[in-house]
Amino acid sequence: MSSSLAAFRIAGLPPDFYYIPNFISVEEEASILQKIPAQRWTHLTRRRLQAHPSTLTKNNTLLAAPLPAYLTHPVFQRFKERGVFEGTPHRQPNHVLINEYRPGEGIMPHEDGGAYAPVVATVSLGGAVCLEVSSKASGNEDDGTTTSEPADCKDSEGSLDEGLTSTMGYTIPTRIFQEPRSLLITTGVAYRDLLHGIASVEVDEGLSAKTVANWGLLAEPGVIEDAGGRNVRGTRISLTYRDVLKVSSAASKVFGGLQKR
Ligand SMILES: O=C(O)CCC(=O)C(=O)O
Ligand SMILES: [Fe+2]
Repeated sequence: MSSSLAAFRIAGLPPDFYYIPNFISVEEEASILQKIPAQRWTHLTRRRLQAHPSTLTKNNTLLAAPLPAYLTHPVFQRFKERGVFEGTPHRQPNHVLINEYRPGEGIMPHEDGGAYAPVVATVSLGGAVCLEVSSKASGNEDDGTTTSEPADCKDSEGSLDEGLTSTMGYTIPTRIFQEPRSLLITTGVAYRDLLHGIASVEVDEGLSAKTVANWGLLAEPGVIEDAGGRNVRGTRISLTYRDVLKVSSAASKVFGGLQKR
């Protein structure tokens, strides 16, 4: 990850989350929102989504196809400037999931898994939302905040598994507040060993410098303070950019098929 990202690292969380406020402008946000195709949604119980250029095959392969221009411009250039995908096999995203959450909707705690290079870049549009971050090792039950011990306080014979070890010294579970037009990058240990989810609530509550890990990076913490630590959800659309590891060229399939005849 490039050094221009260092200033945006969310300190106090396992490596690495980066939060960049105002990654896109109000005009760019409006333009993207207006171009999301209305007929492409798949409806789930608690949200709806669409995959571009398409859903992965059963063995997690992407059928190579270009992404629509509104998803690549202007964000690809900005990813490049910041080196977001410089360490992934294709050096840029080849897949985008668009998720829409209305007030009261969310997504269960989960990990994104091994079909992708371990870098996800999430652009938030419309409403703000809290991402709940929890550790795989401690489960995802929200039984209050627990702080695991710093690694250097443990003796090296400790029988803790890798997941626990890598989250030591960090306050987890915690929350990342995602403002509209922001970018959140999840990579490394954070990608591998943590779970993320969005609570199905109409209001995020109790938001403060103490409970929100990226408070110091927010564009407008005053908005939350003025609202008494509450975020009344509006409709939020997220674009999650990823580099799918296995890509199959449609053309080679067609020609391979023809050659067999
Ligand atoms: O909407 C988000 O910010 C999270 C979406 C997500 O976790 C996913 O698509 O895997
Ligand atoms: Fe996810």
